[in-house]
Amino acid sequence: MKDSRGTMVQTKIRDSVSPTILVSEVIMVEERIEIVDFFSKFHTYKGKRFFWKDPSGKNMLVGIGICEKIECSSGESSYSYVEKRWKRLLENAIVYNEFNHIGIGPVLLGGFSFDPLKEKTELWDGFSEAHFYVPQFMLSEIDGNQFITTNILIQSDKMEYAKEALKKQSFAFHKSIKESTSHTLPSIQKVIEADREKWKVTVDKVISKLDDTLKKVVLARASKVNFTKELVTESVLKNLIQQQSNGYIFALEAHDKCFTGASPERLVKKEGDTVFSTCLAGSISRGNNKEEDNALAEELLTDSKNREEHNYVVKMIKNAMQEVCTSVEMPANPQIMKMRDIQHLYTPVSGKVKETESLISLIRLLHPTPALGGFPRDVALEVIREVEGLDRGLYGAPIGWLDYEGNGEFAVSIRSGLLHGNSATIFAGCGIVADSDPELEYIETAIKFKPMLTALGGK
Ligand SMILES: C=C(O[C@@H]1C=C(C(=O)O)C=C[C@H]1O)C(=O)O
Repeated sequence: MKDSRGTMVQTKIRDSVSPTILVSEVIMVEERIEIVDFFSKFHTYKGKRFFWKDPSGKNMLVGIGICEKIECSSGESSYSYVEKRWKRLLENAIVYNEFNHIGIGPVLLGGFSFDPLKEKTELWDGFSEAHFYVPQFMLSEIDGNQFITTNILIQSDKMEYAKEALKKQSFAFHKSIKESTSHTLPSIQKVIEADREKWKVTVDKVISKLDDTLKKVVLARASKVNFTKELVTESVLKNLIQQQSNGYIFALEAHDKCFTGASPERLVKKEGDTVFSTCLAGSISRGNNKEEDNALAEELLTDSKNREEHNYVVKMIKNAMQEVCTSVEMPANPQIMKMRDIQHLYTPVSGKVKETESLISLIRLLHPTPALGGFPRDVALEVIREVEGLDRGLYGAPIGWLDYEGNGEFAVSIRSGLLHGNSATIFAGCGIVADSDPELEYIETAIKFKPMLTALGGK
């Protein structure tokens, strides 16, 4: 691995452990590439593509093809497994990178499932508990600059051919860039919602379980949207980008499925020793005009039930951050975050993290926050496992990227759906506290379906 930017240092190769070596090369793009177009042009790589855009639009990544998979299906140990495999892969890696930016060179793309202990259904077949890979080819747009990274694995005794192999692969990718055909969304045939009354009974059941210890449980539901023809990832992605411009837009394909969405929620971002997280909980609809919208925001800011839901998240994230940071900053009161279809109570958090912490250790510490699990975490998760009747898979879970220098960002994958053939399964949840009204919670989840439903051509 290189010792500082641009200077190559190859550490001792341990053939017995790792007979292949990751070689990565970064070049700057001179002629600007439209990032979604780039994703679409590689439609022959369907099942092996990844898309990421952060809310600022300053960090965008498109991964194409799979150079090395890091997947784990054994539940609880998946974080340490990914950490170990990633570390081992990087130990001997050779990186040709003369640019001083995050999100270029070898980058791990993917996500973890919501709850490794929840019983699995075939809905998420094809996705692992920890589902990560290093792409063969990646376009990064960072602060307006574009870079292409090419990654290859090469046998340790063939290192003299590394440069040539990189060139070959990069050439092959340039050749396989196809015209991006314009895909239109097929029409929606039917939306199949979970039984309203049955779901409300489950909300009541959760409320009855709340007590002096268990304060909040986040309950989710899914809807199935059937189409007249097969769905194409890029057409949904284009709508999400257009309609949810201030969200995290993500797409993770696996085999013939794609998990995609537009989340307002950051789990954690790490840049050097600076870390950021977000407390996001408490929701209200958008108004029909500015006045109504602001009145609703004011109502949300002063509503005790929503403030309570929000405070559990603040409490947990604050404690977790204080554990691993030398300093933590967060405002004393929540602000309003306005998304296209909904507004939320929002408290940003930042801190200086201790050297011993990695992005993966921070994910492990924070996920799931009480915004998606409940408070306290373990008891809430047990209740979700028992009553929810839904395989969340990667919904509500960490999704994002991690570069070879430890920088990266993970969002909480809400406002999302799983595309498969002619149908999409979309997910939405809400925090249940003692004061919750099942009918209002149902309506809240219906609003939270909107970003995906609209991107799918529905209402
Ligand atoms: C669970 C979801 O959203 C979460 C729950 C919220 C709430 O209960 O008010 C608000 C934002 C998210 O943290 C979802 O959108 O599916």
